[in-house]
Amino acid sequence: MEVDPTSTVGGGVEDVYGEDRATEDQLITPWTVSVASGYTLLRDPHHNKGLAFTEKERDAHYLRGLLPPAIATQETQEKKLMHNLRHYEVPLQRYMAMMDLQERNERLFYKLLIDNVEELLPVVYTPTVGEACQKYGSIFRRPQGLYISLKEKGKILEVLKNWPEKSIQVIVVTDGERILGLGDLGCQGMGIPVGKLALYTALGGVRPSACLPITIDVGTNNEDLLKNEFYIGLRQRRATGQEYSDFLHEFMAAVKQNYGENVLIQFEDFANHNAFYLLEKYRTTHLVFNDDIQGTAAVVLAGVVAALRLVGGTLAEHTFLFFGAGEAGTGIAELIALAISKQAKASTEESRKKIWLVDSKGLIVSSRKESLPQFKKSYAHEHEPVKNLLDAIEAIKPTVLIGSAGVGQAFTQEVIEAMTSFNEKPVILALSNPTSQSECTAEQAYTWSKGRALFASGSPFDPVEYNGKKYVPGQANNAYIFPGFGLGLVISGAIRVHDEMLLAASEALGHQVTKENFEKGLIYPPFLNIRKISANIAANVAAKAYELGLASRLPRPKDLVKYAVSCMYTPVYRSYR
Ligand SMILES: NC(=O)C1=CN([C@@H]2O[C@H](COP(=O)(O)OP(=O)(O)OC[C@H]3O[C@@H](n4cnc5c(N)ncnc54)[C@H](OP(=O)(O)O)[C@@H]3O)[C@@H](O)[C@H]2O)C=CC1
Ligand SMILES: CC(=O)C(=O)O
Ligand SMILES: [Mg+2]
Repeated sequence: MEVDPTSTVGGGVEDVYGEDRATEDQLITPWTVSVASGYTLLRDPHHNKGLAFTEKERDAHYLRGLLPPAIATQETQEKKLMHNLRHYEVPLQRYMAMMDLQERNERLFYKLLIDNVEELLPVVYTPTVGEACQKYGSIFRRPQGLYISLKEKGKILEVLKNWPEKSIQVIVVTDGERILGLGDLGCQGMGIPVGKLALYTALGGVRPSACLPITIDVGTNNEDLLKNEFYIGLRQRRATGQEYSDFLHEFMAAVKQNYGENVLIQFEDFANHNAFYLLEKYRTTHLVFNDDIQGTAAVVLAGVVAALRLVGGTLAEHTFLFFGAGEAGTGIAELIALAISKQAKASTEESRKKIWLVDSKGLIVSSRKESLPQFKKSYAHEHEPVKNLLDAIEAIKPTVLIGSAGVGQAFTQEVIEAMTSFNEKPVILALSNPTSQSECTAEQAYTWSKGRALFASGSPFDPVEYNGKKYVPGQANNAYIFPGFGLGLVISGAIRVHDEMLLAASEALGHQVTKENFEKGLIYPPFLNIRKISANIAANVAAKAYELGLASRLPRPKDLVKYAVSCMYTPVYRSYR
């Protein structure tokens, strides 16, 4: 099989296989670069088409006899696989079937995911990916990303060179210490970078060969895993302090040396004691993005702004209370404060006064300031101590309540009723993942608020019928943002992430909520249109990168939405000569 190395998108994402071309008339694979044929071709997930190889291709590529005689189109294959998937009753079986498919036939995997996004997102992503990580040791078959453990100290650059793809554009990396709301899963956190990058491709159109999932293994403090005979990671407690930070520094330097200035490093599911300082330390030297802090902030700001179109009032006229003051909570708080300060032409300090946070010790107030970590300090407002969420609600009287503590069922009936007692339309977001950690279910939110809550959650819930009316909950998940955000950085060749780009992404998402969505109670557009949404986010982010002088891909394309679309990977099979 031969591939034309010149088949790249003009000025766009470099790609020797021409995979990022969106137009289907370019789907003939041309000459020059030889890749596998015969038996090896069938076992190469990037090029395998299974029964879709034509008679001519079977002759030309030594496939005769290696396949049964029938020829099936990609559509027929998709139909069969969806039929099979729907027969599995256990979500983890669906997850495993999807992972098997990804390793067998990549294009078919992405075609399924793109065409059936609302049905399959909960399979490859939250909530099922959470269970998969918990059981990763038992279900592990083949590595899907790079494992960089303390054993590789001093050799990280060599390890990166072992990865078969050289032209990497996006890395998602975790150290497994805060996997969703499930805690420290050590090396088994690998399911998260793998899942996030599958969404980069399916939702954001970044070609699969440009995506690299990485797990940094510095040990785990999860006693159950340390004792588990099937655990796949280092059997030691977590390295901390200087040892941890030196190891991470070696990693960051090696990535830049190997892939250059433009590779995006997305930090995912690090514990907050590392996440904030890593972002701060590397944001001026690398293209880094923390999805939990920054991506979540952009998605929640978009949802809140959309909700206010129904509730009324400006951001500055509302009062926000967070249950959970970690990465997600303070990340969102900071972006909301930035948005208020821009809208109301106020200082960020002044804007923060509209925002209150509750952590495991109660309301964050000034008397606690000394003992607070840096990321909470600016929210230690003057107030007497308050111990629990319900009392904080009574004291602060928020109009918007946001759950990000990873504590399932924390929004009790009393909590929702309290919010409803002084708000005509309380905005309630239960962000924690997976479903088991959600602060409340959609049904509870609508029932306890008597249908008045504007509700969205981190993991999906089915529509709810209450008093004869159907309510459709939105999914407030950073999956709306990071794929398009990353695409925007890639297509503009951005060299740094700036907070203004987060606002640009958030605004683009907010603009995609339609009147029809609002009528159903939705404050987010459905995932059905996610590729269009991602293209718009990418265009807005890229535009901001050009405006700020942070884009390196010149000249700037005139129509950035069109350009973003033209760069997006499509999973249609190509014809082999
Ligand atoms: N929907 C989405 O897109 C996203 C959802 N999330 C979800 O949000 C959750 C939190 O993530 P993240 O912010 O990164 O985690 P962190 O560990 O950074 O923060 C958790 C926060 O919750 C607080 N907390 C824990 N237990 C309690 C309790 N019993 N009562 C009150 N507060 C408590 C902690 O308090 P203390 O500081 O005192 O320890 C901390 O402030 C996870 O479930 C995650 O899945 C995260 C990112 C995106
Ligand atoms: C969605 C996500 O990033 C999280 O729950 O951590
Ligand atoms: Mg995360």
